[in-house]
Amino acid sequence: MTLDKGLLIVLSGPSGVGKGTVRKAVFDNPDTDFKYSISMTTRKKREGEVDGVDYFFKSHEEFEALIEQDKFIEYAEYVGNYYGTPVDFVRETLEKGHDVFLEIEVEGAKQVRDKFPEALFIFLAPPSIAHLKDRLIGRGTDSQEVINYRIQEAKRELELMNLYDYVVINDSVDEACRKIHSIVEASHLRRSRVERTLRKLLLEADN
Ligand SMILES: Nc1nc2c(ncn2[C@@H]2O[C@H](COP(=O)(O)OP(=O)(O)O)[C@@H](O)[C@H]2O)c(=O)[nH]1
Ligand SMILES: Nc1ncnc2c1ncn2[C@@H]1O[C@H](COP(=O)(O)OP(=O)(O)O)[C@@H](O)[C@H]1O
Repeated sequence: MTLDKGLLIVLSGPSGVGKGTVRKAVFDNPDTDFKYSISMTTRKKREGEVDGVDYFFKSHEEFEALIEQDKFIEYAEYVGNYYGTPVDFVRETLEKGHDVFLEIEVEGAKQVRDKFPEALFIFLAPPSIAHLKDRLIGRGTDSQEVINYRIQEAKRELELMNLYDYVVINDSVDEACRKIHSIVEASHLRRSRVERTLRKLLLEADN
């Protein structure tokens, strides 16, 4: 029985689709009661970022030592840096009955599926490739060459969409947040219906 445990929610999708933006909006909503799992990364801290709030910033050596100690649910190399989800926080928080939210790229999400098949997988998709291109250009963090590379990669990443439980189109950020909240609510309802039915049938089988 898992009802007393929290739900693991995984938001993923191609680079530039708006995962970070949507995640921030989800957590800006005071009604959100999921716990955000702060990732570890070897990338340099950007201006305004705070260690332990945006990420736990680690050196390459520290990160590799943590990999050796099996301290990640998943980790991936992304644009030359490591990113990973710390296992202890996620397990402890789920055990306490809280929902945990991960915002990670697609390779990492694949690894989570193997370890937490019962997790809820939400794929954030762009309204169109033209939107994706515009967002990558608009973000202003990548050269034209890197943007072209990311668009090529996005095709491969989009093909993974059918492995997810739900697809949310990131047209408006507010609408995407609302959809994520309703998906989580529906998943809780489904989970409690399944568990109640199972409990009833098992009790009957024992008598
Ligand atoms: N696999 C994995 N990906 C992560 C994790 N944390 C963040 N990411 C992803 O890493 C990518 C780069 O993140 P970041 O460096 O913050 O840059 P930006 O989101 O592209 O501005 C994004 O696609 C994040 O979703 C993690 O713990 N594991
Ligand atoms: N729904 C949206 N409409 C318009 N622009 C968006 C939307 N969502 C995100 N963006 C913009 O797209 C760019 C990429 O978003 P970001 O959150 O960095 O993507 P990701 O984390 O998936 O790489 C940012 O400049 C962001 O402001």
